[in-house]
Amino acid sequence: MADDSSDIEVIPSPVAGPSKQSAPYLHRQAIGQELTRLDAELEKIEEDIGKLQALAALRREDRDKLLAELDDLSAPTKSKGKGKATGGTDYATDDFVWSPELKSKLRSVFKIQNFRLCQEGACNANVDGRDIVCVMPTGGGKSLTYQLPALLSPGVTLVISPLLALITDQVLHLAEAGIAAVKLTGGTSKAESRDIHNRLLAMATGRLGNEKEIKLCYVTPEKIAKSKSFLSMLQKVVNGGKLSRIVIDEAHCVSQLGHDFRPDYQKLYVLRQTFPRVPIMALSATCPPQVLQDLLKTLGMKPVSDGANATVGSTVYFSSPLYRPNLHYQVLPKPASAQAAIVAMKDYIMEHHPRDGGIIYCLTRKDAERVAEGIMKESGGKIKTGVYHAERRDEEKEKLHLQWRRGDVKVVCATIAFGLGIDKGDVRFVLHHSLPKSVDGYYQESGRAGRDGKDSDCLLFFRPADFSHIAAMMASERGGAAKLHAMLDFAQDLRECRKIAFAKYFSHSSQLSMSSWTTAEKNALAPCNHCDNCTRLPDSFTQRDVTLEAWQILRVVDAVKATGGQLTLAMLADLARGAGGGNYEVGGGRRGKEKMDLNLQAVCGGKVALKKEEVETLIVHMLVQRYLVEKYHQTAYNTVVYLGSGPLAVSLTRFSRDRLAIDAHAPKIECCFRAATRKRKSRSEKEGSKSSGKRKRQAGSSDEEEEESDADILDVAPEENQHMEEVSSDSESAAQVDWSYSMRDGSSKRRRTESTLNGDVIEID
Ligand SMILES: Nc1ncnc2c1ncn2[C@@H]1O[C@H](COP(=O)(O)OP(=O)(O)OP(=O)(O)O)[C@@H](O)[C@H]1O
Repeated sequence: MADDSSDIEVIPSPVAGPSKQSAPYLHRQAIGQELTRLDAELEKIEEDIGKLQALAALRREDRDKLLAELDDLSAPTKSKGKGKATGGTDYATDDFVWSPELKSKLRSVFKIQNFRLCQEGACNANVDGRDIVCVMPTGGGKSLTYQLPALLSPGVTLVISPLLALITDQVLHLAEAGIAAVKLTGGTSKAESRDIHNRLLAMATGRLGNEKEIKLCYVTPEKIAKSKSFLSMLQKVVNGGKLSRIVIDEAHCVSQLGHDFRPDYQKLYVLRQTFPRVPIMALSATCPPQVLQDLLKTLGMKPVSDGANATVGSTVYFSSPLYRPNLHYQVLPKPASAQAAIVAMKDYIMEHHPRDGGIIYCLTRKDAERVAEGIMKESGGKIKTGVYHAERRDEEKEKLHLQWRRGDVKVVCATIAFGLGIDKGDVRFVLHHSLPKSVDGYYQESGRAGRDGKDSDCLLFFRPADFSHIAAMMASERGGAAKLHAMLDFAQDLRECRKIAFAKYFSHSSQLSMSSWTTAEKNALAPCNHCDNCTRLPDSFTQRDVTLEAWQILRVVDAVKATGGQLTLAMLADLARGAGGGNYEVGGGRRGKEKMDLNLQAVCGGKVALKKEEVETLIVHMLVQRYLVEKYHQTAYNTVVYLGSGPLAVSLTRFSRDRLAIDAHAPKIECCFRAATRKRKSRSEKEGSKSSGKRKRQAGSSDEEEEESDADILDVAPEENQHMEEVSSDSESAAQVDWSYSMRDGSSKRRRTESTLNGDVIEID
């Protein structure tokens, strides 16, 4: 084009027109000459345009031929691996011409013997230059699907990844394997950044030998969205034919319909627009159908076809099962006092994972700090802990990350800011100190355990009373209550296999196909046989008809509302059980608060005959079932979550107490409660077996072993509960006395604690 245009002869315009002072006939002559010149010039330009148009048509033909050739190449680059019925390409084979090299680099560079499901197919499609969407669970091994092909392709693979920690981790990991990987993030120094730019430009102009090429360049999405100079440098790399592919990690962040939308991700549409011929690979752990469609549209990718039968011109789609059989899920009752909860976690780690690395997820930064300090102290410094949350400085985060990878720090106590894509394969346990805000979050966070495929434990410490705190934190989140209810339902469920619970949740909430949970060995609805619920002994819990108790609770809620009072979960549980003498507070504001007496006998025929934990469990169950609802109240300092009658309440309260049991139209409410037992083994008895709790309780384990079920962790004897009830009932103040208990601790130290109505726990012993 440039050459052709240089033929164009541009006739200079006359510098000055004829003088107006000249005789008119001279002036007319001059104009005539000028017109002749312009006519000649226009004729020449038109001739040139014609030539250029002919040239453009020729170039278009060349381009179309090359495109057709490229499409043809997609299929026959392999020696076998013929497509299935429709003649598409089956990428899930090892019959491609590059397959031997792929396998050899897998072993020599990554020290991995065999591909996991989907990995080989995704690698093949990558080497073949296809657009790809790859959905694999957390820890499924997504990174390999672009890192390995990067070594087989000339040029650099650009990786867009959301988190600094993730990028640092990946670059570190690749450097250890001897792969030239760099990062360009906000934290990269100017000198380093200049050096990387220079190296990339040298690659673009062919001044850098192949062996010195940067193979992977990691950037954050902000770099693409905000740095024009980076895009212009990238254009040069593309023009030099040295950008082999663009990888977008956590690609679901592109879509507003997903759970983790990030505005900078949406600006990634610019990549396809600017570099239309560079293949794009989108990676994600969860990508429901509508998010997938949104993602394809935003990133300018074509509709998908299956990786085992990929049609020409489509985006090749891979997904592997979301079920990870090496993760063993358990929900454990969380002791009431903050200190006892820490001791329970410390005991668990010391007993089951004394030398392993793990994560403890906490709800708040303060919790993470407190838990880390407590675990260090309680273990006498044996469990080295670190703290990670959003407010820690970047250097501190990076340092902790390194220490954790090396094993100098064993346990990271963290908020959810920690973990997205963290590449530490041998995380043997993930404990949740508090209930996660959603099942999606729980799946992701717990999924950071056992990424190397080995057995690992996912323990959730749960007590219904934690609800108020978490609900208050989620008050402003759209759809937050529904997400929390699903999580509460999961945590309180003592019967359904955890794998099935996940499968049902995701198929319902994200329309993810049930088949996402099917593996070669098990179909989606087959129980895992190793989670707490699959291995739970029948007598470790009871399922009871609690219709009357639910009715009483709703009557209490209505009675308190009628006097202008409001109740939190803890207050409602106490009041319904007659604790604190049936007192509750009403009013507020200028009038100040005053105490009211609730005559339980008159309101609902007496006290609710359940233990404290049971009433709390039932209240949560009623929330999930919509007999109760949250009422958020914003004070100057915080959000308080009160409970009110839910939409289903009237279906129960319209009956009198007497008619409840006999009227066929009255709903029946059932609830599962953990059975309390005093039976526990001494520490020395337990030392014999170091395997984790869930494996002890697998079908076929001995009776004696099976006695060590969740129930014994509760370890509150009925007499003690009785005592507890008496103490709390006798209490004069609004505060109530509670007993906390430690888990799996032979000495079974009990502490007397006072827990105030707002849920704060004060040690008084
Ligand atoms: N084929 C394999 N065989 C054994 N280990 C593997 C294999 N592929 C990957 N791994 C290991 O599995 C772990 C998880 O891999 P990777 O970080 O790629 O997971 P991921 O899918 O990106 O997870 P996340 O979504 O959390 O980022 C890593 O330690 C990796 O080395």
